[in-house]
Amino acid sequence: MRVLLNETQLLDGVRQLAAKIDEHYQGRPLTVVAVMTGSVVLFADLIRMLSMPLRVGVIQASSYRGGVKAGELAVDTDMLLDLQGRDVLLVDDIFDTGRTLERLTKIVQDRGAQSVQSAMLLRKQRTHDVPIRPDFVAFEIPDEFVVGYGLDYRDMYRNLPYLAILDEDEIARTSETHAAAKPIDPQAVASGNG
Ligand SMILES: O=P(O)(O)OC[C@H]1O[C@H](OP(=O)(O)OP(=O)(O)O)[C@H](O)[C@@H]1O
Ligand code: HPA
Repeated sequence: MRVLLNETQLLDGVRQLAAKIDEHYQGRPLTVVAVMTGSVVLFADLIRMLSMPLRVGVIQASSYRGGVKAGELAVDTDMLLDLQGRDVLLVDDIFDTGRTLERLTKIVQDRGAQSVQSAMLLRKQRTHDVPIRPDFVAFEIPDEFVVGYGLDYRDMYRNLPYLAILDEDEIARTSETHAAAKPIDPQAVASGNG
């Protein structure tokens, strides 16, 4: 694992992101929507640095289940708050293919938001699959799989306070561990044979 951005660099980046957002909205009330789960750490830091009156909501989007490549995108809007006539800012950890942001922007527009913008901690330097781009970005990063500060590989590493590149051999090793792990049989555990 190679550290790409340490704790201090991340917080400086988030501070600058907040300043750009503050400057854009000029104190107008804002509804910020966290794209779960990856944005959880960024979101907690960012909203405490913003100065305008805030409403806070969440939406869940998931397409990297168990791997480093995007699969089918599943979106859960059950916990999304009312967006009718609101200025909405989607907050996510990374813009990679761009498909998550494209889909969520459409959902927010369909809910009657007055405006939709997006803030990302990271944008990968790669060809994106969609025409849409994030409005506020803290860091441009190389096209490598990264973990930490909310970002995961197979639901691990989100709690790292820094951002790191996960090397190919570490990805392969973790994949093998998962393939070898047997699901627990609750009956065997109950009978003492588990
Ligand atoms: O630009 P894209 O290629 O669409 O990738 C970006 C999305 O991928 C990650 O979510 P993931 O699907 O891994 O779910 P998670 O937030 O639960 O980790 C990340 O948090 C973004 O939401
Ligand atoms: O590089 C990444 N790391 C973790 N999650 C991701 N989701 C999209 N790209 C990435």
